[in-house]
Amino acid sequence: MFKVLVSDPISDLGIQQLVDAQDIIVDKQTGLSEDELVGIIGDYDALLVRSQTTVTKKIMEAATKLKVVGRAGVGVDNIDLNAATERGIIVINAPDGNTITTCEHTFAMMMALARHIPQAYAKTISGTWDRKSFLGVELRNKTLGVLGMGRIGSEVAKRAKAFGMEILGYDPFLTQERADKMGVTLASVDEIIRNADFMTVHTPLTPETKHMISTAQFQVMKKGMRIINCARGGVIDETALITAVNDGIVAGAAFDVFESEPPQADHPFLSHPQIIVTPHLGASTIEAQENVAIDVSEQVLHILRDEPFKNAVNMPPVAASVMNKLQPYFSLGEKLGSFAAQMATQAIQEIRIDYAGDLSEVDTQPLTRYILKGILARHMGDEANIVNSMHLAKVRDLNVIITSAPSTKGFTNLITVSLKGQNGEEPRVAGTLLAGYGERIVRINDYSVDVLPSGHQILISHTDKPGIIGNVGSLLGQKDVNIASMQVGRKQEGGEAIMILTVDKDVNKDVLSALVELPNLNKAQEVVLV
Ligand SMILES: NC(=O)C1=CN([C@@H]2O[C@H](COP(=O)(O)OP(=O)(O)OC[C@H]3O[C@@H](n4cnc5c(N)ncnc54)[C@H](O)[C@@H]3O)[C@@H](O)[C@H]2O)C=CC1
Ligand SMILES: O=C(O)CCC(=O)C(=O)O
Repeated sequence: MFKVLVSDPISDLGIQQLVDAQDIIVDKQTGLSEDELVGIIGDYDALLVRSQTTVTKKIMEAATKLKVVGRAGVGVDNIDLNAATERGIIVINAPDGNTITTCEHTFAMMMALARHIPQAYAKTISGTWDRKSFLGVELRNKTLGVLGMGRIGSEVAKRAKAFGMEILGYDPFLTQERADKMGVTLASVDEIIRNADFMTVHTPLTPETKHMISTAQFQVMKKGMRIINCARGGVIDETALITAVNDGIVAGAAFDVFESEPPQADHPFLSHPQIIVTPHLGASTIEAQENVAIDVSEQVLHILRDEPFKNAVNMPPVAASVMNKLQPYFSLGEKLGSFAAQMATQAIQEIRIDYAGDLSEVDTQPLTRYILKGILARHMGDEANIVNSMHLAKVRDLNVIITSAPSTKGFTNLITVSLKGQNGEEPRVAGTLLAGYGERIVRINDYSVDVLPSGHQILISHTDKPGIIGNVGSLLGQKDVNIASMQVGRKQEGGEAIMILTVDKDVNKDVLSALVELPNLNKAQEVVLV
């Protein structure tokens, strides 16, 4: 049974699939302090948040069972991603569900700004019929600058076209082709700042975007421009903005987000007649809240059930086409990593993974994560997983070498995992996915084999002499160890050889010690693959 904690108000309809799942218990506890969360998080396998809960390192450290933090929304600036990655906790978000809603809020803000709607409303309901103070401007024929042309910025641009606006867009990943398709003129930040009548930001808050609009930018802006922030507080410098409004550069500003939320009661935005504000309502519609909760719940279920999932923000994104191709190899890759690590008797210094055949045509990074997990889990257990395996290898200064080659010596695909031990030991294992037969180990060190990578195996190094197979069989029989299958590999008659036996149960140390007492038997190791 998995336990899921919902610590922010999240749509009931959206999380219904979690509530209905037979293997999930959902607890809703909102408004918890950091210490309260630290006190209970150890019981939970998943945590679902919106933007109110700040998921700190301290919380992650207490989260001994936590596999996933699900953010019902886009921005993950309330989650310590580094701490999550270090602990192997997957962080997922719901990037698509609130795009339209936030875009529409941006438009609502732009129109409210152009026509002074909040100010006029307040005055009218206070009993003053004032038509002179609220002369507005049209959007038609105005230039709209959009900084950040991702999901929301692009939707804003689309709607602005319908209002007859000219659009200047900047985004480090905006191509000429996409800009042309949207009818947006590609521009630099400087060109946008100098020419926009209205400007809206739709970037995440990063070290690069923090205060990207500040005093220097306000000083060269068109006098009387209007500016909107429905992205993240801090992209526009709040102090510099107040000065720009007071200096007559900015005619009006509309902010849904603040550098610190909620803002202090004496925050200058809250009393400025030319600044309108909303309390981070960008994503607050019934539709968006259902969408993001459904999306995030679906992925949390997949993660808890060890099924393929998407929208992880602390792992690089993988194209669906690449994922489809790699997914069948994940289990084989992890087993090869685990097999090689169990063969190693010395501290590992270097890991080498050679991809060949079909696998040389795709970005194998996600598969590498599984192989590294298989290797590291040998000593680190559940602490190593596909989120942190690369990070763990890096912080341990393990040299990871990845190669890729089209030829496979007869297989359509081949993965070879080689480890370099401290004193020169080099265990090596190779596997393939055979059409119609599934996973196979086809090479152990220099020996060709054909072994199903599953269950309990005994790996024996011996000298190829008559009687050895019989001796091993008799000894295992005496010790009540049933042999399911056996493979022998040798390079030449009478030389060094290996034997790999699949047995029906755990083999204890006594059995392994007895095996190495047999004549011509050099080494016996147990390898367990689950
Ligand atoms: N007010 C609210 O309630 C909501 C706010 N948001 C916020 O809106 C922002 C945008 O969301 P989406 O469009 O869904 O994200 P997105 O990831 O689709 O788009 C963000 C874009 O910003 C661009 N970008 C990054 N650095 C930049 C820079 N220095 N200059 C120009 N562009 C840059 C990226 O290339 C990307 O295309 C996020 O910060 C998100 O958290 C999202 C939903 C609701
Ligand atoms: O949960 C919310 O309402 C905040 C939405 C938001 O800011 C986001 O999705 O980035």
